[in-house]
Amino acid sequence: MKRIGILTAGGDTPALNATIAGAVQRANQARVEVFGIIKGFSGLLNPQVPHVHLNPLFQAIPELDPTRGGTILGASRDYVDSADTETIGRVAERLKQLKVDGLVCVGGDGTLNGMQPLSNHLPVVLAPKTIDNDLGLNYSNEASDWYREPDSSHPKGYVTKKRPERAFGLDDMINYVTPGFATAVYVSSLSVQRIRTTAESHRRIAIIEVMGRDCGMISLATAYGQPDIILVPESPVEAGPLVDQVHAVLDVQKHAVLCVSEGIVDTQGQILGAMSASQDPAGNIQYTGAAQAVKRLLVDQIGDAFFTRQRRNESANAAIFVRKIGHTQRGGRPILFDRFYASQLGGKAVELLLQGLHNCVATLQYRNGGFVLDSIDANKLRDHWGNIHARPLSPSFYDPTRFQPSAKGIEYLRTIFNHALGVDDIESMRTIFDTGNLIHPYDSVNVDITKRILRVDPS
Ligand SMILES: Nc1ncnc2c1ncn2[C@@H]1O[C@H](COP(=O)(O)OP(=O)(O)OP(=O)(O)O)[C@@H](O)[C@H]1O
Ligand SMILES: O=P(O)(O)OC[C@H]1O[C@](O)(CO)[C@@H](O)[C@@H]1O
Repeated sequence: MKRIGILTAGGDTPALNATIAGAVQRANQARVEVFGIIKGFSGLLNPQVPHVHLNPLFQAIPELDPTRGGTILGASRDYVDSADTETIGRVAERLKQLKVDGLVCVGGDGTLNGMQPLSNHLPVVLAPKTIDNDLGLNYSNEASDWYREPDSSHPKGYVTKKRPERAFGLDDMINYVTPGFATAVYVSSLSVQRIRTTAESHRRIAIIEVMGRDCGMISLATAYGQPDIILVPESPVEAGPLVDQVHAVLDVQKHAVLCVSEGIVDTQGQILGAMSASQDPAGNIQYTGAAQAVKRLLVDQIGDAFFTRQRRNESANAAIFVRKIGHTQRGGRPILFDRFYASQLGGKAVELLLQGLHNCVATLQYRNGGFVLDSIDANKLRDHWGNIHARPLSPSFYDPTRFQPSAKGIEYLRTIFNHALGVDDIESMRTIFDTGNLIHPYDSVNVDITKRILRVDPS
């Protein structure tokens, strides 16, 4: 293998540059050139295939800094339809023109689906990423636990469901944790701590919404910020027990902090947050109002009188506020755990290509109390119909009666977060009050990368 391509697809994470840097470092050792494709699959759909030579003379370009969040290659959610064989053929032709012998896609479950049709044309591997921590399996045969149930009211004529999960140990998890997750949790936990004191001072109820689509991993792990109540999509919201728990917390501490996943559902399985059914190009529903929906529920059920009687606030509406952490949790400097394992997985992905492996995923496994790199055939992640599902938060990680991580959930989180922060993560905070920040505008890496972008002649 003389030259490989690499692209970053789906939502960005703080650890993408670390993954690219790890891939480039391994490629340098093997004297393999690395071409970075601009903006994920979108770059391949562009006849000029904008790309950057990431390791001229087998040295990483200086813009490739593993401590910088985001991706110097850019990312997108542009869709490559596997049924559109003509477009796929054109993409394959372009990759041939680039003289690329293999492709590393850095992404999540969606990217793995997008990568599949390309696998008929060249060797492809996936280096995992996603803040959602939903790429992988809780146990090895989990993918085959998805089944289709006939449903004439559904346009497809069926609904996809999953059998109850099987018992598993932490060592059984395939792709234990994805780069990007730890930094997102660091940000969400700090946010909860910060909002806490203002809710406390004003005797209010704060409802904080975190990302994660249909997976409650970020919400669960935000337990590090000590929210009083955690809601996850895998455990439908029941109004009665929730309101009781809020009252119990208010009785003791006069305020409450809730952390809710954007994808939480009601007892009918309806998404609370899908106020608008808008979709991104990848077909993912964009969740917009989970925290708002919980606020409405609490306003209705607790009522104004409770707050006025206690002289805490003039109304339930004023007493309860919502905050969405949003893209803050997806941006900025990655913490040590993400930097290290992202670059290890980037290196592993290149290694897999060099070993002649194809259509597989580099994975991070937890074995004998530590992390090891491994890989899995991408097909092992597919259900009987070839689809890849987001890994759900295991119900065994969450205690719905306490609205907190279960003992097993705590065990899982400790393995990741015990040593997730490095000393230089703390040191980097010192730069925020640099007077230079007041004088100089932000120096975007895109300016320098644009000067390096190469294009092929489509004619
Ligand atoms: N079934 C599919 N077929 C072809 N392409 C797909 C498919 N699903 C997703 N893709 C493409 O893969 C890319 C990434 O998908 P998506 O936006 O779902 O992110 P992801 O890889 O799951 O990561 P994250 O969840 O962190 O954003 C997008 O460009 C999307 O269009
Ligand atoms: O950046 P966008 O397109 O709004 O996507 C947000 C989504 O992407 C993710 O950050 C990663 O999948 C989700 O947690 C979130 O729902």
